[in-house]
Amino acid sequence: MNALTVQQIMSSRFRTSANADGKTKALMEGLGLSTKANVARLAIGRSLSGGPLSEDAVDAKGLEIPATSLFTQNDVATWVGLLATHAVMHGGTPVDSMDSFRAAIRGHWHRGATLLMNDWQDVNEDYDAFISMLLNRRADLPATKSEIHARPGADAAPPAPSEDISKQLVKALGDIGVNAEVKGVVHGPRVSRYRVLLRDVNQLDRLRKGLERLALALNLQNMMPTLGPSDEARTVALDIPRPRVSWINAGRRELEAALNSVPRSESTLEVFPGQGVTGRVIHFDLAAAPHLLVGGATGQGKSVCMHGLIVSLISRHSPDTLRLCLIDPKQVEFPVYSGSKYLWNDDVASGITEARTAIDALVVEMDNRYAQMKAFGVNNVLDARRKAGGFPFIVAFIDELADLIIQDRTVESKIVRLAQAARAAGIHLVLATQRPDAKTFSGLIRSNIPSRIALTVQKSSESQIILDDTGAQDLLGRGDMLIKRPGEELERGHGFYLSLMDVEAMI
Ligand SMILES: Nc1ncnc2c1ncn2[C@@H]1O[C@H](COP(=O)(O)OP(=O)(O)OP(=O)(O)O)[C@@H](O)[C@H]1O
Repeated sequence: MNALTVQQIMSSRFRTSANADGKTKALMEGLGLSTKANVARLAIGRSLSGGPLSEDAVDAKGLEIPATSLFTQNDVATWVGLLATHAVMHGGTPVDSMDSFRAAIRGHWHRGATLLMNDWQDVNEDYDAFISMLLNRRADLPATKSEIHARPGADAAPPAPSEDISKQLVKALGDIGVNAEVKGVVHGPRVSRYRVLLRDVNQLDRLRKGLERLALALNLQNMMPTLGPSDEARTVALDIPRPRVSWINAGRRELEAALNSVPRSESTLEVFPGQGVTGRVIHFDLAAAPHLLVGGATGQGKSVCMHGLIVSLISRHSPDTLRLCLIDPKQVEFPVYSGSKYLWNDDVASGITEARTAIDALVVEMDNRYAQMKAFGVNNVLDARRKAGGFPFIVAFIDELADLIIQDRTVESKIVRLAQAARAAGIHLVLATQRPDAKTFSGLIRSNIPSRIALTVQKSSESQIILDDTGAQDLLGRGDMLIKRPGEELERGHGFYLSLMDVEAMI
């Protein structure tokens, strides 16, 4: 090992960043492990399965631990080999000296602790599910994750044979009286899509009515298969949810790749809510939407979804072309953006009174813009921007609109006015609610907000309010969503998962 000897390593001490040190301690306690070194080893291993380390400096402010608790005489050479190989494969700093070895440990431990913490939270801090997830991820890595995410625009990821249940499916279909053949399968992030050839078209009705019994026959627990069209005769696409341990959640890295895969434009408001069933990136222009309603029961991923939309917008615009009007009646959703230079009127509108004032200000801004546009002889914001400069898009994210409307019914008519007329003035609305009901989301609001994202809801009637269709009651939670856009088929997606730390880093 030339400058790096086993003896030198084993007599040293190692540390990571203060942030990763905190997470290591929290994981140690959560997992019931006896030392931080146990978590550090897991974290380094977890990070080694990823791509290049970020070039951002990692502070060395965590508490030191001795090498003898991190490595043994027998395995230290393996660790050096793994770190050195990772550096070579991903163009990192060569691991050939004590300093570079220390830096590699620090960096991988730092990144791995965040990844492990996300995994831990993703399984709701359930020990068994966490362990299965780690094992499963190891088994799946080469076959699925890299394939799906390396090609975010790809239509399909290659099948992972271990997850193929074609044979059980044919049998279960037989059990419900449907005679069919499986012609192919695509394993997406959470759901596997089977192409099923029906013996004759009359089987379709039987299959549609038998989905609940099919779920039972396949032991899908409380998850529901869904049926969609396919482009071949007599063939349907049957989406079968997989157990949570084999989900491949897409996070910041995948969102960044998605953002980079679509050319930047300051005349659109491209948003990237997630990946489709087969792993394809879903994105659309919010300016054309032109307003969006995001609804779902509490804890199903609404906040994460909103952050994903905001980050998508910020990453593709400067404050000259985009301002955010963040309205946060409950004062919990948007503090992370306070101080951002993208804020319209320089602040998050927190609390009910400020929320009302902000909505009034949006109406005034819309009217002013119309007057100015008339004076310039233009009828849309992009022409006004070209002619006179200024006129950034304003995207208003209004959290818990239902609470606002209940407290003040006049809010409803202002929202309807904005929804009807604000688009040409470059003002777009994203309304969020965890209580979709007909009283607060009247037909008038809904008919003026044609685009919708439904996260999991409890009842089909709530799905009906958000989407004008059922289906969201059968979603899988954790950012699973149905997306409805004017003139498009309802599309299922799985949201990008961003922690608040990711959001902070990205903005
Ligand atoms: N896209 C996602 N992928 C994986 N897990 C997710 C995703 N979105 C959310 N989750 C998980 O669900 C949890 C709850 O998400 P979130 O805070 O967004 O819910 P919410 O609907 O906003 O809840 P509330 O209404 O109570 O604020 C997250 O902490 C995370 O563990």
